[in-house]
Amino acid sequence: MTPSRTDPADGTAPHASHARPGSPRAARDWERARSIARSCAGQPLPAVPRTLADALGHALAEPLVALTDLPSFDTAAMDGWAVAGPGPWRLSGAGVLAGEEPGPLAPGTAVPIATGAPVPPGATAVLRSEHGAVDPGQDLLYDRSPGPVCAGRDIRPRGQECRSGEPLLPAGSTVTERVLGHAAAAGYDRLTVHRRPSVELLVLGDELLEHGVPRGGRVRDALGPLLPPWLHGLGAEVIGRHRIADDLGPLREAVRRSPADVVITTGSTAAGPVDFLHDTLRSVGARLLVDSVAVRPGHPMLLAELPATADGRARRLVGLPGNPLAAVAGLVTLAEPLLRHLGGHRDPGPVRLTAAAALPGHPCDTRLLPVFTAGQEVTPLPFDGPAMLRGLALADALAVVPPGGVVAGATVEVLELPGR
Ligand SMILES: Nc1nc2c(c(=O)[nH]1)N[C@H]1C(S)=C(S)[C@@H](COP(=O)(O)OP(=O)(O)OC[C@H]3O[C@@H](n4cnc5c(N)ncnc54)[C@H](O)[C@@H]3O)O[C@H]1N2
Ligand code: MOO
Repeated sequence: MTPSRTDPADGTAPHASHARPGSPRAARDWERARSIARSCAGQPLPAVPRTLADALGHALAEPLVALTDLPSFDTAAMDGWAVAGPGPWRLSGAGVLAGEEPGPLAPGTAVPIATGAPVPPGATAVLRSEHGAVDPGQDLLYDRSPGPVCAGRDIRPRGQECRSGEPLLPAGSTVTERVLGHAAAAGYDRLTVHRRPSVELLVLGDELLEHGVPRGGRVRDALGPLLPPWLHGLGAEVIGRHRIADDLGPLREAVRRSPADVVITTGSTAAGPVDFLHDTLRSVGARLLVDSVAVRPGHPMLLAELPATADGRARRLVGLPGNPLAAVAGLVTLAEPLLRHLGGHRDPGPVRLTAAAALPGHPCDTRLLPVFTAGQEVTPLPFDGPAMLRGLALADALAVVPPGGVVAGATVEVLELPGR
């Protein structure tokens, strides 16, 4: 099959300024391109069991439901004494530590207790160690606290946080470090999560250096180091990263043979003398879903459906432009929605902040502008050219600037960057 030259998804009219040289294709509206990337994922990848340690970064395939009441017993919230009824109290017993199961406490008595220990049956409150005074004979405890020790004071009652069976987190939640802690506290050893989408990264460009200072007309490969950790943070499993020579044969073989759910290429999206991506897609029988997006930088980005694997697994390809900031634009526009949807992650919805200063726009395309945020405000950063990473390295978000720009004080959508 040859890459489609008509618009398979919505029939948007061609727009000459965005078409590749010699191509009648229209650039996609930015929002529409993202929605195609999301919907082309179809169903999220299948659910798999994972130990807690291996579940980090996956999305929950089922709601997280409490396996127990939390806390699962009435718990001392402070070091001191468990007391039964009003004081003074006669001291009884050696004390209760966390992890023990105490016997009952008779009315009018008290027992030393440590934070986290189960409160003895019959205890009505915990008196903090700094609020109690024991008489010199060591058997009567007096209350010296500022107010009366009302029932339940400094006891965390069973089920205060949740009841057994109560839903804690919905399916689609990303398993963060915080979720791992919560799941362990709620009694989980394993979680049912969606499989991570596998990604193979193909870095194109014979001019790229992997070490040292740029020299001899060549540049350092900035995307080889930038993309794998970013993709991992999006929930992908990066199964390979390869440099591919600027030649049709090696690129075609690498794309044809890749077992990854998503192949990501960098460079070669335009129509230069050694830009072989479109020819490659045509020759492997790919179907272009997005071929150019009305966004700056990054407009030559593309998304294609590749022929399935021998065992019938769907494969997609995201072509990121070679200019590094343009590649990041392609990553957040096409790769992120595709990978998040394949991995079963819930869409958190747009974040909107206020422009502290005017955000310059492109006359007719969306612009993705590196910004830094302070409170509810965003400020644009300099060095935002397509070949530059200086502004991005300082940024904590990309502002989605509509055509024509945004005036100071107006709201603007932002895409939060990893590591902010
Ligand atoms: N006649 C036209 N030429 C170009 C157009 C156009 O519409 N008409 N679009 C320009 C835009 S916009 C972009 S973006 C680039 C996209 O080019 P490619 O995706 O084909 O990328 P390359 O040509 O391979 O490289 C472009 C540029 O980026 C540097 N590069 C590539 N890979 C890396 C990397 N991993 N790390 C750092 N830098 C990289 C490469 O050396 C080039 O300087 O096309 C424009 N041309
Ligand atoms: O879209 Mo290109 O990204 O401006 O250099």
